[in-house]
Amino acid sequence: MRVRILVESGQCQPPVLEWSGDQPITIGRSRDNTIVVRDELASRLHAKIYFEEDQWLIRDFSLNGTRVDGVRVQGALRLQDGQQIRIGDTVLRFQVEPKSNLQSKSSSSSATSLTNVNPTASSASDTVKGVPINPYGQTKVHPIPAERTAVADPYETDRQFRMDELTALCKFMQQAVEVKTPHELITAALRVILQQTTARLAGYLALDPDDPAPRVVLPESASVDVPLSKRLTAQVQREGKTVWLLSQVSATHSPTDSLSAFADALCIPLRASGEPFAALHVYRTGRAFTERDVRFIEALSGYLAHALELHRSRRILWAENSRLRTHVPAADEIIGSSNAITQLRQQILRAAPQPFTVLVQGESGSGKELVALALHRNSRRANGPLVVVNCAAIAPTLLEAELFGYKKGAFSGADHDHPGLFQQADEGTLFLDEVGELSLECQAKLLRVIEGKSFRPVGGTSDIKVDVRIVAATHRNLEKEVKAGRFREDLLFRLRIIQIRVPPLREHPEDIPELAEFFLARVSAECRRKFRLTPAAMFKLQSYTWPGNVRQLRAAIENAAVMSETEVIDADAFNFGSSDPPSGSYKGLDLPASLSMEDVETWAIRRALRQTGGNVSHAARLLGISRDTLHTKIKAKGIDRLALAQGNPSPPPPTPRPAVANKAGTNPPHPSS
Ligand SMILES: Nc1ncnc2c1ncn2[C@@H]1O[C@H](COP(=O)(O)OP(=O)(O)OP(=O)(O)O)[C@@H](O)[C@H]1O
Repeated sequence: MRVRILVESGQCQPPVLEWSGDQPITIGRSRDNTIVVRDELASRLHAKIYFEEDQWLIRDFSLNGTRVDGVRVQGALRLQDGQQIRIGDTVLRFQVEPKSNLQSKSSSSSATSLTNVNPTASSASDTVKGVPINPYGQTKVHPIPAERTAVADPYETDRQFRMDELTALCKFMQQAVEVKTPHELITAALRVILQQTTARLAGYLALDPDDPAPRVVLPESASVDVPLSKRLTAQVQREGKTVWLLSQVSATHSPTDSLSAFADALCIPLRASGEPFAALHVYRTGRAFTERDVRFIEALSGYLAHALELHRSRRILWAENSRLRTHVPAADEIIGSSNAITQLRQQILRAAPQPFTVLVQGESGSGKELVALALHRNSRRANGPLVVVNCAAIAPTLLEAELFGYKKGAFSGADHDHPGLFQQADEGTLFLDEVGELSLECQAKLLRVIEGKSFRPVGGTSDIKVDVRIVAATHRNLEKEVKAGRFREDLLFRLRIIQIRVPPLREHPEDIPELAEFFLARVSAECRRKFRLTPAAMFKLQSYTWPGNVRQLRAAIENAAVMSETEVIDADAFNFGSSDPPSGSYKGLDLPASLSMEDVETWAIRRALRQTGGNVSHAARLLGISRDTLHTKIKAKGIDRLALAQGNPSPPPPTPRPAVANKAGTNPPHPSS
């Protein structure tokens, strides 16, 4: 069937093209095209018009799009007689020759189908363009019996999949529901593509920059020998849509090009929403892909992308659910404005985007899990699962099975396959709290996984490889554990590529008011009451050393609020055991010698210095005065800061006359005020 394309507006060469269906018509800015469009909005290869299965189709390859009668072309669209094609400001008219001419024209076209004949070569000035260079020199030809052309309904065949294609798609959808892992899902999809399109190779490539290796390639025998084309992957990433090699007018292979062994190649982006997360490569030998092949692979890819996304969200929800079930949820936010906490936040932001393992060290209750959460949320894995495991809370005999999974029948009670925590955390973060409690056997397995090697579930026969970032935490000194032979040195080196130390609360007491208000607001919301602390209560909280750190502070506030009859919480609501003197008992306790402002001030300064280990900056913040003022007062009062820091306080000297007069508001409130 012959067609004519007329340029109605814009600059094109040639202005009129007459064509038979044996070669595609390419349109674009490149001089290699059948119709060369001089339009700034046109791409080098903008669109292709071709004849396939009894109909003329147009496919868009451009960035700015092609419109047919005002409708943007998505994938392939059937062209009908008289339709208008718009590319930027250029308008073309598509005309099919009358049926009366079909018999004679189609026979002449089949006679010349494999040669690049310009049907209107005689009028060279009008229709001078030849046929584009096909990189393989073997365009598929569709000889069209005249009688079939006349009666077939091409619109129907374009829109509908064939029965065998539908069956293959349905079979894949069924498998997608049944398979357990993304790897199985991808393998099933690639297998269907190979079977249905008789392609030579199909591969799935994750676009995660941390993981540039092909994840799955079928047939497996090719996975080592055939690299997936970096050029096609880059183009798919850039353009975000299917790249079909044969359709690219200027596609030529360099001698080293990984595609040189293939006749045609397709690369399809996989996206569920937003940016593509993977690319599907399908290569074939012998002949080029047909439009139908491309449509089929695109349909299957769309389903695969959504099924993978579902797998991923299910895993994240599962991990989140089990974390919430086994843990008192940590507050999401790291509260505090002290230098210590500001530095901690900066360290987290620097470490989070990196792919390395992080070792978080700090006392119990200081916020290590909160740090792990922040690392995960600020990393590229934020959309993946965060799986939390407290190694100290699981019996050592069960820990290996919990971490690495087990197969049905591996031990008594194993009545089903159980994916381990590593598998659950695939593409996410695994937070190993109390990593110092791992047995030496588990440490060896953990080391292998960190080194990117595979592991074998308990009772399993094959190995599993996962993509997990480890964040480990411990309150132990792991160097000492290494010396004692309880912790592997090589594992320690691997774990502490990035180290983060979480300061105990006594090192940032200036955050106590902010933390206290934060926890009070939370408990108020939960109890639907509006609790507040008296100044004395706040002072008591600030004066305590909090061996259990922020966790203890939170528990103390929650406990005081819940037990309080009124909304006002006073100092006596807090009972800190032996270090908290019962009110009224002063004998032998660290209290001011008298209630004179002078004695209270000396007492407060000594106490602040003792609490902060002699750190003048911290103590000044605690007291609410400047560092210089504190220095002056220490000197004037003859306080031995170093002795206080070492826990050997010299007795308070007799009160000297203050060298500097107290400024209003610089004294701490009296505990009993
Ligand atoms: N800076 C902080 N801001 C807000 N909440 C905090 C902060 N630090 C700790 N917390 C809270 O204290 C509690 C204990 O924190 P977390 O579980 O992170 O400590 P941890 O160091 O992991 O303790 P453990 O070693 O016992 O597991 C949590 O409720 C957490 O929300």
